[in-house]
Amino acid sequence: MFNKNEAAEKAHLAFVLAELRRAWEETDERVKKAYQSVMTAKQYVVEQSSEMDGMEFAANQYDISFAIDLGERVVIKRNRLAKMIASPYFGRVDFRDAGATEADVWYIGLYGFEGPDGNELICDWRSPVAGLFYDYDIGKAVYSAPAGDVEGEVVRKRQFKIHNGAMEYMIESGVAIRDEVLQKELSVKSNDKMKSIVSTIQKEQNAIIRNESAPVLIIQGVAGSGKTSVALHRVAYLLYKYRGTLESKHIRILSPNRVFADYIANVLPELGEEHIPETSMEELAAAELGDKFQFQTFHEQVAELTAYEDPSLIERIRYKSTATFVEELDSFLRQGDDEWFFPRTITIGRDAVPEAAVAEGYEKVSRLLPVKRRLEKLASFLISNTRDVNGNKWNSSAAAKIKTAVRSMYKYKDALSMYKAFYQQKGRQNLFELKPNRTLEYSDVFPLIYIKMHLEGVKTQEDVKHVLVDEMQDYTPVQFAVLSRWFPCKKTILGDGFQTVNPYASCTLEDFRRIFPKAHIVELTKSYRSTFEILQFAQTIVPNARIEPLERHGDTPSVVECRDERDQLEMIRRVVAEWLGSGDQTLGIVCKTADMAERVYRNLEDLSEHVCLLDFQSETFPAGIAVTTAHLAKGLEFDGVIVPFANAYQSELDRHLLYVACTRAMHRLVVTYVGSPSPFLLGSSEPV
Ligand SMILES: Nc1ncnc2c1ncn2[C@@H]1O[C@H](COP(=O)(O)OP(=O)(O)OP(=O)(O)O)[C@@H](O)[C@H]1O
Repeated sequence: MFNKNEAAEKAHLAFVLAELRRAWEETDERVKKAYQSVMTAKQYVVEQSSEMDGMEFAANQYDISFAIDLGERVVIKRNRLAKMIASPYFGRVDFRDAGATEADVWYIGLYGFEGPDGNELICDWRSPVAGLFYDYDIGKAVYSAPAGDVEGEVVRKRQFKIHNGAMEYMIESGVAIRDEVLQKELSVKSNDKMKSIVSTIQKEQNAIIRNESAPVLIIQGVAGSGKTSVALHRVAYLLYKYRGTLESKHIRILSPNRVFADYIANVLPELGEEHIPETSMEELAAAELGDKFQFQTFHEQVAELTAYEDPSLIERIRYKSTATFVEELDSFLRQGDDEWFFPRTITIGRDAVPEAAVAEGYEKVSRLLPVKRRLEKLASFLISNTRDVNGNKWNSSAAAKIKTAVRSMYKYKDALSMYKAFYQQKGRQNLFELKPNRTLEYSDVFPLIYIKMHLEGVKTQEDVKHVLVDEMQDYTPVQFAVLSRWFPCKKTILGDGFQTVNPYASCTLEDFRRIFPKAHIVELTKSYRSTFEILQFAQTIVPNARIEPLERHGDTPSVVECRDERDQLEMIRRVVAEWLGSGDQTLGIVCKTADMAERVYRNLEDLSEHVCLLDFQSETFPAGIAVTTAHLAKGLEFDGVIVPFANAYQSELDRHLLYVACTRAMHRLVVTYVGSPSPFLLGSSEPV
């Protein structure tokens, strides 16, 4: 079918919709039948259960759950068809194979759909041919099909906005995903959750989504460049491409906190995929350390620094935040392999295992094994290869004594004493401090786990085949080293060095190159979230010459001086009251500290039921007005943002927090302060 104009496209849309409705009706019938068969089977069990033996009962239960599974799948299909009836496709690309006279026409949508004759009426956005839509303008093009590369020419591209089954607009497009459509999408008010971007994925984003070769893909992208969106679309793409071997349960998302996890939770279901299990570094660390240790969380560390930038705390954090630190740990552990095992003769009554046999056995055991496993192997080796004075094999009590003796020959019994020894050896005991109640500082949690892995081995998560790590700038090299051992699978790691909430503990690109020498590193420099004016304002706080703002204009951010705190809180109330009538969905009031957020919240809570305080105990990202901290707001976005107490941002750490706060705004930004504003708002590059 070859449509030349809007009328023809409308006719084509009517045809596709009729096919979709027919498919929906068929599927609806199947849902009804599936429901009926489950009910009949259940009724049969209820009525006949007294007559059934155990086997028969179990067989019937199995049949019921099988019928339910089947029914659920048909319901999913019906829901998908309903979505397609509302918006079946968003793009069209006409591609003429090299040597062919006529072009094939492909319509691209969220899901694929075949007509009754097996014709592909809509292609899934992840299909090979759909790549043409994102990657090429009119002219020569190539796409990778399962049978190999297909060369040819894109002869036409169109973009559509179809809403509730009606075509809102159609754009004849020569340029890959025209700015016009993108602008329309970006100027839409946010809702409370992140949404999919399938219809306007940009070429450089598509390359990341479809990258299948990178064992580790590192995405360094400026604020609002779509890193999180792209990474989630990449997951959906991989699930599509490797269907049958890769399922959502094989993927893990490492989220910085629960609110963020909730914020992104809708994207994959919207793309037709199941929810992906999420976890966090703290959750993984707690599972590894069990109840032996308490530890400070990342947000507690940042809160501690935000309250007072203790130079000795900063020194401790900084020291443990480089790739060199991991290398030093490695060489300490390697050195220990030679120096911490003290062989001696094992005496068992009149019998003995000579020191030389113990030393020889230790040399034979592989150094690649964790220490505890090595000692077990050594003990087994000695038990099998040595004899008592009569030449007899060791009995079980002697064997147990050999095991205990071998264990006692190793200098360190636990990871903590080994870790402390690391600092002693360097003469830098000041770099390790336990908090009250034997609580570890956050910067010690992962070095300690790294050493524990050397001592006890790694609990590898073999079932996980791909890990997605967001906000990479907040992880240190030793965290990545630990993460790679837990998850020795492919990884997508994304973040922005400019948005670190703890500049003393983050990873540089150079660190990444050292930790993941085979990683592909890609950069996203176009920023989509904020208006040109907001981005320009944020650039005075943390200048980044690589940011390319989009030409989407809005109000200039306002910086409002207030007489005192009372005046400032009143000012915020006025802005919020005005916002309540604006039709915007989300407003973020992003403060430097939790205490400031609490004060603002108390002053607003009577204003509307839609005001809520977001803290590290919060589980969900709400629509309405969220009062929170910059640390927690990381990764989120709001139609409008108010940044109160802008006088409080003074240090280097504060500069990054202020930048994060301001770059959360899509359309509007208001900054308030009392006294003198932060030096960073004046474009000063130096903290005072
Ligand atoms: N190709 C695109 N089409 C439409 N919207 C896009 C596109 N790329 C990004 N966006 C939008 O830009 C905003 C920012 O995206 P996202 O949160 O994924 O960026 P990010 O780089 O992770 O941001 P940050 O690091 O600042 O938290 C979102 O509203 C997203 O929908």
